[in-house]
Amino acid sequence: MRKLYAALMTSFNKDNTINEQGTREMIRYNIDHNEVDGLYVGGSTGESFMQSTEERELVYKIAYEETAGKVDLIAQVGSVDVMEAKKLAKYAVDLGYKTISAVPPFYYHFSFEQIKNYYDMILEGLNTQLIIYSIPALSGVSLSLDQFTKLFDNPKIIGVKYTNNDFLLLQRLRAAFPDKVIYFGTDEMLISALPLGIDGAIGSTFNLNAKRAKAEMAAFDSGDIKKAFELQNVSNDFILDLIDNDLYPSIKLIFEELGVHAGYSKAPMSKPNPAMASGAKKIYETYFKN
Ligand SMILES: CC(=O)N[C@@H]([C@@H](O)[C@H](O)[C@H](O)CO)[C@@H](O)CC(=O)C(=O)O
Repeated sequence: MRKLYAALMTSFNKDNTINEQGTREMIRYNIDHNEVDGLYVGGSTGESFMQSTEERELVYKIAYEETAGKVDLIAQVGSVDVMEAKKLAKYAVDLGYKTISAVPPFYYHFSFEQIKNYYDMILEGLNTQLIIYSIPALSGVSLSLDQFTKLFDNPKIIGVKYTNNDFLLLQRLRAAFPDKVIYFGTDEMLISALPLGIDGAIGSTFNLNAKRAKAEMAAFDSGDIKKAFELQNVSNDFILDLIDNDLYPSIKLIFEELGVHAGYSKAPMSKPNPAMASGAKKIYETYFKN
């Protein structure tokens, strides 16, 4: 069975501090309404690279408490500061997270040996499993098949969250590593990744669109390819509307329409202006209001 994870958002107050209650409400919506298989905590969608170490720890704690074992959890601990990544990894594992994930170190154009050393350092002394977070468009770090092979030599590295539109590399990875976990991360291209044998998907838009994405995976797996394409087509209308309206703040505005107090994004992400608010309301009315 393929799995669907929502990439958890963080709710912020207007003053850019974390809104604990709003974050809890989004977690609850994902469990109770979306019925996701799990949450990816502390990734891009969580606006985590703009948070302090303490804030990132607080979000892991909120997610761990609020889910209370009902869904899988993956804590993204990557940081350009390896000591912060180690601290976050230990914190998450001590809390009870079974799986961590880490974006490669970014900004300085590190060599592959340095990247491998970073993963070894994060995992050193920890009894856990790790999923590489590969998102070259944002991190600037592209890993080749040969480099994935070297990282996967470490049995604690169990797979990759693959937010990359290189489908040849995805196919090569699947063929070479049938036992590693591959979660796909470009929601609008899910349909193209399904035939390549992904184990599931992790994404921002599943915070609102999980049911349609799950139906698409089920249709595809039962051989109803036409239905799967139709569902992806509606999803893509929705996702492209969201992107046009400013992705993360708009997901939060739509959550608000649904009665979930998702709050704001953190500066320098935008706070809603009237045009964005009315755009989000229109998206809500088009895709969610019966
Ligand atoms: C940069 C970004 O937000 N990528 C999303 C996608 O879900 C993306 O938002 C979606 O496909 C719309 O483009 C995920 O791959 C990221 C993600 O899961 C995370 O780390 O939060």
